[in-house]
Amino acid sequence: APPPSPPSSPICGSSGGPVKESTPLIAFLQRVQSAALQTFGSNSFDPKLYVDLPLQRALPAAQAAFAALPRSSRGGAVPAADLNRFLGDYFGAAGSDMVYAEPPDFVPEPEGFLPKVEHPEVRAWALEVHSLWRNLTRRVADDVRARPEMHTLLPLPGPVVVPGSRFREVYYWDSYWIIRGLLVSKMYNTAKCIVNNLISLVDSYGYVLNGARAYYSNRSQPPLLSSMIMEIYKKTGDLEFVKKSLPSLLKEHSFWDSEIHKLTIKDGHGCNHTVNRYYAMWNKPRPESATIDESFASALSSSHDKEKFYREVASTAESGWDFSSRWMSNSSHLTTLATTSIIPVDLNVFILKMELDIAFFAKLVGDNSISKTFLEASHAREDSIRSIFWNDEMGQWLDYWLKDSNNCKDSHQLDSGNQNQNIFASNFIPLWIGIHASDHTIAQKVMNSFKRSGLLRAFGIATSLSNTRQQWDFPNGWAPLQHMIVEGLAKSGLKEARILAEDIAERWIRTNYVAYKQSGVMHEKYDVEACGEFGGGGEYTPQTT
Ligand SMILES: OC[C@H]1O[C@H](O[C@H]2O[C@H](CO)[C@@H](O)[C@H](O)[C@H]2O)[C@H](O)[C@@H](O)[C@@H]1O
Repeated sequence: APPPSPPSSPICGSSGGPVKESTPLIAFLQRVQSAALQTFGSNSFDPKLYVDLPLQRALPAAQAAFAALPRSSRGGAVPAADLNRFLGDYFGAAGSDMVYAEPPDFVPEPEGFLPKVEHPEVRAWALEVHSLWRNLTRRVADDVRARPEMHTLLPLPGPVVVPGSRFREVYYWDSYWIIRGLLVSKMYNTAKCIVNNLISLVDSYGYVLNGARAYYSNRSQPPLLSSMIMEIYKKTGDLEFVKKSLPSLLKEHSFWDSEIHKLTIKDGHGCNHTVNRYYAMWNKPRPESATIDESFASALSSSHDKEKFYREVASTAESGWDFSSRWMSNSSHLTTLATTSIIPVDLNVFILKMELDIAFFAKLVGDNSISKTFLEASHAREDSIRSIFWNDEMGQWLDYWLKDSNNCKDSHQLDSGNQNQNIFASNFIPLWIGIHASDHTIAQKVMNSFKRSGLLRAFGIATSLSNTRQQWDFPNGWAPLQHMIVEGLAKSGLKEARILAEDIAERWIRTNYVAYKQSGVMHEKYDVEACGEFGGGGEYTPQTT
């Protein structure tokens, strides 16, 4: 089914809204990026590489040398030898400002590691994967702290774990699953260090950035900080850690619960429901992908339309699902992204989880008043999730599209026709926090709906049913989505759902194992139709660890 149409008239929420200031270094690196594309061509070109380059000489000197480079008469392209010499003279290698750090709590085989995994080959593989922590743990080089203006990398206080390959910095929502893995590896201190780094971002910016780079400061990512702290607390019982983290969680909650991210939908009974959306503070090309964004925007005629498109692109990056037909009114055209007009199921579930976690932590540290406030907020949000997203006929929770002509209005009228009935893995994310668990009829309905949805394939859960060549679409499967649905099914209280959860986990692990045996690496996404095949599509080469 086509998704509901987004508003057709200009919407202030997309063309207007806040825009974060950029830095002179980012602006300059973007010009270098553009020259590099013209010089080296688009084959294997990764625009992110250029905005990750650390300066080695002062910016004015680098700018003067860049301006003096010979250029072709058609402008832009520089002879490759000259550009390479310039890059070598003025910059360090991308990633050289993030240095390897030996995680102090790493041991080759932790005591009590995966006690149920007995098969010798599978166990050997699990230990190899465990040893990847040593390659992925990094800290910022001293120069980043000493001369921050020379780096787009942000000076974090402690060691972090990076996703790997082109992702040379810490990422927000990735860190939740990294921490789940670290806890399995009994690396509790490294897990706490990651949280402390993210908290330092909340202290400086008021929210956790998409990633720890200056060019990611205009947006966040799916808010899972409280979930990280909860998992660490469950394993360590460290109350002091919870106490120190709580003020940052409150600060993060107010970031999501204010202005751009929040709006109200009034239902047929006159009840107001507060819901949240992704909304970046940016209306220009993303620096890490500027050449790509500009090329898409060239199909748009007015500067207003371009700015609107750029805000939609950055807001989609905030969702973590960049990119997917989920956010597009026409799945063949990226320029139809309408993320700021969509109220996403998963974001609202993550914020509900944040509220429940804060209520729990506040009670733990003896602040009953905060606990009560957040418990009440969580009840209201549960009610909103039921009213806005739940579709009883389908047995799924569906994204809600704002169709009014003005998506920055404070209040909108509920219209059930605005639910997007297309099937995405996100329609089942409420399972993860057990929304359904107290009601077996709902649990059964959701499980049946999931089994019929077409998402479950031979080697895992597909992200959607549309093959658009976007990376968050069919046939790609992503580990976070497998994990949340498997964990949700397992705790639904139904025996059949538990068996299904084990079956899905097995399908996923099998393809991960076969791919690892074939390629020697773990992949960020897999093709859920073919055993051992990694995923594709999207704007960058598939990444490995
Ligand atoms: O460089 C393009 C985009 O890359 C990131 O997104 C993808 O990788 C992230 C790190 O693993 C992951 O969190 C995200 O879900 C992926 O889609 C980045 O987060 C984007 O902001 C960036 O524009």
